[in-house]
Amino acid sequence: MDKLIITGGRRLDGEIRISGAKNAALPILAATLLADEPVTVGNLPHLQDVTTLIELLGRMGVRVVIDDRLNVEVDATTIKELTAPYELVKTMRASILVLGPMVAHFGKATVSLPGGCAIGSRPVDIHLRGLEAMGADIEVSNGYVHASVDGRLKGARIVMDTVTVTGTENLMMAAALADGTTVLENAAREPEVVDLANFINAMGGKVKGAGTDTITIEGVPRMTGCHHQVIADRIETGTYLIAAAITGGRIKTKDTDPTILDAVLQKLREAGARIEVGDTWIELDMEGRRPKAVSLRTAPYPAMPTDMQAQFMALNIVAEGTGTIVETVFENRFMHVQEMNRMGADIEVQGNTAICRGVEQLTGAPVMATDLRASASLVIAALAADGETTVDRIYHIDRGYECIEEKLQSLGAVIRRVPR
Ligand SMILES: CC(=O)N[C@H]1[C@@H](OP(=O)(O)OP(=O)(O)OC[C@H]2O[C@@H](n3ccc(=O)[nH]c3=O)[C@H](O)[C@@H]2O)O[C@H](CO)[C@@H](O)[C@@H]1O
Ligand SMILES: C=C(OP(=O)(O)O)C(=O)O
Repeated sequence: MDKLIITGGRRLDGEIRISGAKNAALPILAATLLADEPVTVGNLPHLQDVTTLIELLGRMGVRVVIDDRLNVEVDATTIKELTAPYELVKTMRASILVLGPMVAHFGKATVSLPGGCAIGSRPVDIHLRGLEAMGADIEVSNGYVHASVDGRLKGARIVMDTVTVTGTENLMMAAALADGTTVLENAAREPEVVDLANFINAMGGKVKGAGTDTITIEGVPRMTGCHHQVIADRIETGTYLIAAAITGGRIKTKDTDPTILDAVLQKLREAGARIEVGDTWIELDMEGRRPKAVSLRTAPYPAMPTDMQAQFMALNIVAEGTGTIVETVFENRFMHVQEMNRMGADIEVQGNTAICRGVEQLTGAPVMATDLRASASLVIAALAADGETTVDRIYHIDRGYECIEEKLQSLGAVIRRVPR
């Protein structure tokens, strides 16, 4: 497995381009299965998860053509195999997103259950109950979900128990080709849900209310070709802003969208950063100062994203003062704590709360990446540590960060990848 070796102590300074959002690209690629004509998707990030989803579509017989600018053309009409096998689903939980569109368009789908993962149990019961409410027969056996419907799915009113991002997305895609109108109550409001709705509408779908907690989907008989550009990755943006803040540095993130980062920018201002925004850029300047610790609580959008929790912890451990972080979305998303403490951090965990007392200086150490955002948090903590940090198992990072070492190097960080 590749490793990243980081020598801390450099103040970041410079500009980077933000990539397309992983968590928008994956549902949009799954939604290409709804169309009766080829569709093209642009601004896809060059990430392992995107490659895995394209591989999954390819395995199912879907024709996928990628051009040299990473625009992907997908033609779902060539599909032969209505199965998403375990060996692909296990490396990427978003594979469950092919379930809704496949059963809606082709009347049948067999998709491996994703199972648990490092950050928590990640159930899909809400996805399955919603599909049943739309008339699908669901059977779970031997680790697979077998879904089928006679004729078409039927519109339904579905109240989701918990706010779930992929659950909302799966049901929105299924409803797009159903007979009649579906109302999703307690829907996720994430910008990636809105981007998916815009894509469905560009294919001729009729989705209203995405971005609010009630989404209404009027089913249409068929979907047509279109071109869609994926939105910017707000989590990648937030990660680089914190990386610069941790080092007392300055950064301009370009091709991003400040309007979907309110909770993150507010906390960074509280941490003492000077932040300016334009239509498509965010500039952060710490002017050489040490950040102040911040307290936060993760929750569904528009509150603080759980996907930014580990990176804010990296900020708190080098900050002035004590910050308390409460994780309310996933039950086991503190695995970076032990690794950070090995770098000299002072973090105490009590249930779903981490009390972070900032220290003057972290020290480099060999650490292990356990999940995607935990890996990113260790890399950015290492930028502020004295000496060398080796982050092992960085395949997690390659699932979600395009060219992380090149982007950090361009900002002045000393970081290199050591291949296996
Ligand atoms: C591909 C993608 O976009 N992944 C994102 C998505 O994951 P994902 O969609 O897996 O996360 P959910 O939003 O579904 O999970 C939210 C909560 O709902 C619970 N739950 C979910 C579904 C279900 O059927 N039953 C149930 O109980 C989960 O255990 C969790 O506690 O949103 C998460 C929260 O923003 C992000 O960390 C992930 O990056
Ligand atoms: C947890 C994440 O991804 P996934 O849902 O693909 O595991 C993430 O993007 O932080």
